[in-house]
Amino acid sequence: MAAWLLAAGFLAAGVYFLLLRVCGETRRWQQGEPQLVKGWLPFFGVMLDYAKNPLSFLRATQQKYGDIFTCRIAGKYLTFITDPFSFSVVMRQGRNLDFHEFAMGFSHRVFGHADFTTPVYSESYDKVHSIFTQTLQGLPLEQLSESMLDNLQTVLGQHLPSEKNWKEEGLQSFTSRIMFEAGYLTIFGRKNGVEAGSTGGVDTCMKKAKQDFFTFDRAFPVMAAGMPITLCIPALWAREALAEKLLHGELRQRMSISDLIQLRMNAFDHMHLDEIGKARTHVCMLWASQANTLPSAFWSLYYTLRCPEALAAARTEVDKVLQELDQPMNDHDMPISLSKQQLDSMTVLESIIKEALRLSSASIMIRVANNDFTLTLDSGKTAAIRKGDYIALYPQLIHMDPDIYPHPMEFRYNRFLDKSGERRSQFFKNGRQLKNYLIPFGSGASKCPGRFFAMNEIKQFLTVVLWYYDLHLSDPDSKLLPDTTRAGLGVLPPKKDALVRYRARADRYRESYTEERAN
Ligand code: HEM
Repeated sequence: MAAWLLAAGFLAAGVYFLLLRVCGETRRWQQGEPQLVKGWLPFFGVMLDYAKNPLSFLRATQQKYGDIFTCRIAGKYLTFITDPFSFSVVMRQGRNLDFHEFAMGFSHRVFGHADFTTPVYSESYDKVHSIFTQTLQGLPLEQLSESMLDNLQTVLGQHLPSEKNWKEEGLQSFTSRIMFEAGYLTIFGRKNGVEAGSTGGVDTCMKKAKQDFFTFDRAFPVMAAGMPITLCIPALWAREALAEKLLHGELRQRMSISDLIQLRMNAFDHMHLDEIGKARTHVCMLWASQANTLPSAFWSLYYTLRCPEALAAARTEVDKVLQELDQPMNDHDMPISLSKQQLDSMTVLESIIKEALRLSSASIMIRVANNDFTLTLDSGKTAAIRKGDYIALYPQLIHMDPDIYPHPMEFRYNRFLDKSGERRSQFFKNGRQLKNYLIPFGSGASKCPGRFFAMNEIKQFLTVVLWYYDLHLSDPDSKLLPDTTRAGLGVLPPKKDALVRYRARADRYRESYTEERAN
């Protein structure tokens, strides 16, 4: 035993000193470069301080060194730009700063599909990329959203409780159950000849897919930190189980597949990838379409339920739009349909979702320098950037800035509405209007192509839930916090779940419900 411990000790010391030698102890600050923040840990640099709380770390470093500084984090050099007016300056640097190679390299490593940056694939992959704009905007977006609303109601219909008995469930589990299944069916269609949720078999398949999705997703922070997926065995198995269900042979047996997936299938069939490689690209699409949407839907509903004014305003808007549709107030059996105009008119729900995204999204936008070049910030200050360095923008610095959003930690459902209830899009810092004031979907070349669909599906989710259910938090005073261990990866999930009580909404119950809540 002692011999083993001694050997392990020597090995650890050996690896550590090797890292010291190999991993860039030699970098020195040069004239014109941003302040270099190396931290005291060789190789890891400021990783621990950064990982503990990226927002506090960046704020403190910004106070010390100003709007641009370079941090050593796990052997990499990240230059953070913290001035919101300089965000668009970075986005305009397409020639010097690359997004694609970095994102694709990460995707290849985590999802195990082909490396689409290699010359064999890169030209055809540009065509695959253009499928996003073809299928997630305009008329195809309307069709996709219609399909989502149908699926939401099908899924809700499977478990609709009675009007008299309250059910209790974790809000996160409630949201994920409904949104995961409806989202999956919308993007990948449903099994031929079988209605969604109509048999136990489909239900079990969906539960398994959801379980696999979460097992895989839970490993994301460590994989993003560089851990190979082969060392995260449960995540690897879960990814492969998801891929098996998304083999082209399986997908061809499904009905109502979205144009997004159908066109991607055709494109990948022409690229001569192996079957499992194609399926893994669909796992990647599944993750992109769900990983941020599920927590966003959760926070939107959670904050609405915690804030009586938000709930009242949201219900009024939902009832008004559905009454305009001649949806009888007492007929909750009749399926709802919402046109693009009606979805666009739901400005209260939109403001709630934006405010929930402002409070919960913690993504990082990274670009890699293709060349040595000089970056000129909005203030006119210049910084010499080295080839291979990472440029990083952290939108939470804007989202939580009290100059832009007074009392930034508070949920204010109407923050994104003006006095007449229209969308508000003017936000200021130091008296200057900001272009980038809310960036949960990224910006520039890498901006999320699914953002319009995401906003629609969360609006639809809130609409159907508020229309079909009476619901309230079991403990309305408990305050949930986001899980910051996922900072940098998008919308943060809650640290723990909150119980919600719900039953079918019937207007004759509404009065007693209001009284009950008032007491
Ligand atoms: C609230 C929900 C969502 C949020 C907050 C979100 C956020 C993001 C962010 C931050 C990025 C990276 C942007 C960057 O690095 O600059 C991204 C990329 C992406 N998102 Fe979303 N997303 C959401 C929903 C969706 C949905 C529903 C879909 C698909 C239907 C989707 C598809 C994608 C794809 C394919 C990319 C990669 C784009 C590329 O490679 O150029 N997202 N998303």
